[in-house]
Amino acid sequence: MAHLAIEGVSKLFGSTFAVRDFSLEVGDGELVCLLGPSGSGKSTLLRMIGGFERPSGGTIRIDAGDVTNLPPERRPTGMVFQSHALWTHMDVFNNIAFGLKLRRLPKSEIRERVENALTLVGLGDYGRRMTTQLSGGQQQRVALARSLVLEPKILLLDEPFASLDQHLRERLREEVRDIQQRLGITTLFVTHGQDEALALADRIVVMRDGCTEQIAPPSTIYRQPQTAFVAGFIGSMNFVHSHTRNGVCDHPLFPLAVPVEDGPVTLAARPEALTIRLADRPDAATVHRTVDFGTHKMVDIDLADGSRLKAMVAPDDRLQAGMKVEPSFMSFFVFRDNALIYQSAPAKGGAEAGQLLPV
Ligand SMILES: Nc1ncnc2c1ncn2[C@@H]1O[C@H](COP(=O)(O)OP(=O)(O)OP(=O)(O)O)[C@@H](O)[C@H]1O
Repeated sequence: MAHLAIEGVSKLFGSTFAVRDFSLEVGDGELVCLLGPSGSGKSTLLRMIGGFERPSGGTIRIDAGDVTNLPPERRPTGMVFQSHALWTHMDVFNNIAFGLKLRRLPKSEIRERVENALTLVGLGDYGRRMTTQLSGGQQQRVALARSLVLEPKILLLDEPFASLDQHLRERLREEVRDIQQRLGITTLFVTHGQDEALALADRIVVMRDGCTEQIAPPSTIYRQPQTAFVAGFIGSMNFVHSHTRNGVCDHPLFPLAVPVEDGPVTLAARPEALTIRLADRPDAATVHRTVDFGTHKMVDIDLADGSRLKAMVAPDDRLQAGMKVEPSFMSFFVFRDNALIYQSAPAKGGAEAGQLLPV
């Protein structure tokens, strides 16, 4: 078990910041997901923690020790990459044993630790297989075992399942979560898949352009996004651009009371926070399409101004394409210049109703 502290870490490539003044503390046994679009600096940050990239500034500590300038082999970290880079001329056992042999451990201990690692990743009988005879998922399990066998204090996973199909990815991430919890190993997991982050993480760090947008548990990220970027990046979100005057939105469909200073605002509401009434006004919105997902229906609604909203309704709902409707928001967020400035009653749990947030 270990504690990781990243303090004001930056990485410059030429004159461009890949990571800028980044700080994060990860507690003993915690699993934190780094989530963000391509190029937001997730891999660079992970590589700096693993020692594969040198920070341009800042400090990285593991427990009491400053590891900022240590090479990878002198850090108590284990890294699993997207491309697993297993040795094809060795069987599974020897791939996993390699790092232990470098440490000149006794043969009997190596055997025991490799066998334990194989059992841990569900490959107990695969020791003598060549790695070329394994499926993609099995190869990633071997890569994970190869890291775990060295008993790192911190496990670093860089999109380890990105090349696998959806079904396998879901299964493996559950296995990783189980293993991580069983071992209580402090873990950082890089992904650009929001589902992966929501399913795995104790906390999510949403990154954008090398900076932190928000650090919070998954449910907080979903229910109380602090920026419009986070609101749009995690889950599905409807955005409506408007103005407030005297505490009211001047959008014809959403004349909501919003106690903020006059000015431009972006209203945002989740599909499940929309209610829809049938309307016969010609300037009402129109149902464009409904898609039945079994557990719920998604309804695309075209507004008179050409924008489109998504609403989630019950599977037995009778809405059909072409119907005239009036959508309204049961709960919503208000952003100005990317920052959350007001949140109405939340969809479920979360902040207090009608909470005015500091700008
Ligand atoms: N070795 C390098 N030399 C120059 N620029 C680099 C280097 N590595 C990364 N970058 C740049 O740093 C920025 C962050 O890259 P990084 O790979 O960390 O992002 P990421 O969030 O992991 O993206 P992805 O999800 O696509 O892997 C990008 O603009 C990238 O082009």
